[in-house]
Amino acid sequence: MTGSTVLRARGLTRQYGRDTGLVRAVDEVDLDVPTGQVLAIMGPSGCGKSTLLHLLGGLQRPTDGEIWLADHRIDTMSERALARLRRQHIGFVFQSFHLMDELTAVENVELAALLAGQSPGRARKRAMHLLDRVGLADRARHLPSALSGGQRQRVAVARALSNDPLVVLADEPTGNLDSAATLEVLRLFEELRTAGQTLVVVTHDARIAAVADRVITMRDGAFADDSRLVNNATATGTVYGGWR
Ligand SMILES: Nc1ncnc2c1ncn2[C@@H]1O[C@H](COP(=O)(O)OP(=O)(O)OP(=O)(O)O)[C@@H](O)[C@H]1O
Repeated sequence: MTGSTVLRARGLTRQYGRDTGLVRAVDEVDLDVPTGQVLAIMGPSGCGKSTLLHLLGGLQRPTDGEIWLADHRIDTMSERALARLRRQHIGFVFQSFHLMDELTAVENVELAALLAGQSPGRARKRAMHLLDRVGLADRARHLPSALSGGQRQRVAVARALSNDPLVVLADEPTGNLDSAATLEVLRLFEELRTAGQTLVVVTHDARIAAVADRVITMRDGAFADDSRLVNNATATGTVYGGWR
């Protein structure tokens, strides 16, 4: 279920440090992510996965290169415009959830919808709808501290969807979860994929990668491998078809 390019990078480069201690965390990367694609980015620790994801989401600035989200060129955008674009068009999921501890599950999702510019009535309705979609309608009024890790991450996914994002960017979303909770998130990602949600996920977990349409393996800041699944994968059930 892929179409036009929603995320595009050209010559994307991010250096850290200066002179002698220079690290090219992302090194002249070109990337096109079509609408509806689920892309997994893998590779050894320190190869540049998180830095790439942060650049794509406008959380960090590149040293060089261009990034486009749909028609928006983000590498040259002002901080203010970039913050608005993130709120309105990108969903983020982080390893450590980043939920607001003092807000209930529904309030966490609702706040993101409000910040994206939705009216209070619509934001509450959408938050409830999304919590239902991630199977947590009955936990809507619980604080994050009263939820399991898997449930917290599902709230975080609901929050990431609150602005009906062009793309969801997930950084090690199962990194803090046990096997059962990982499975909950996997099922959710499979549903997102079926729904045509564009998703870029950095992961060390081969089960997450098996849900993806495409797996890029990075090494030393560059793409060492870029493979697409021929048939649909369902990591929680069906055996998938193979690679091309
Ligand atoms: N703020 C920083 N300052 C200096 N170097 C950094 C900084 N952030 C990352 N790096 C370096 O950039 C390289 C890529 O780091 P990055 O976190 O993107 O890798 P990663 O593949 O996501 O690693 P991991 O799987 O361990 O999270 C590494 O060599 C890292 O040490």
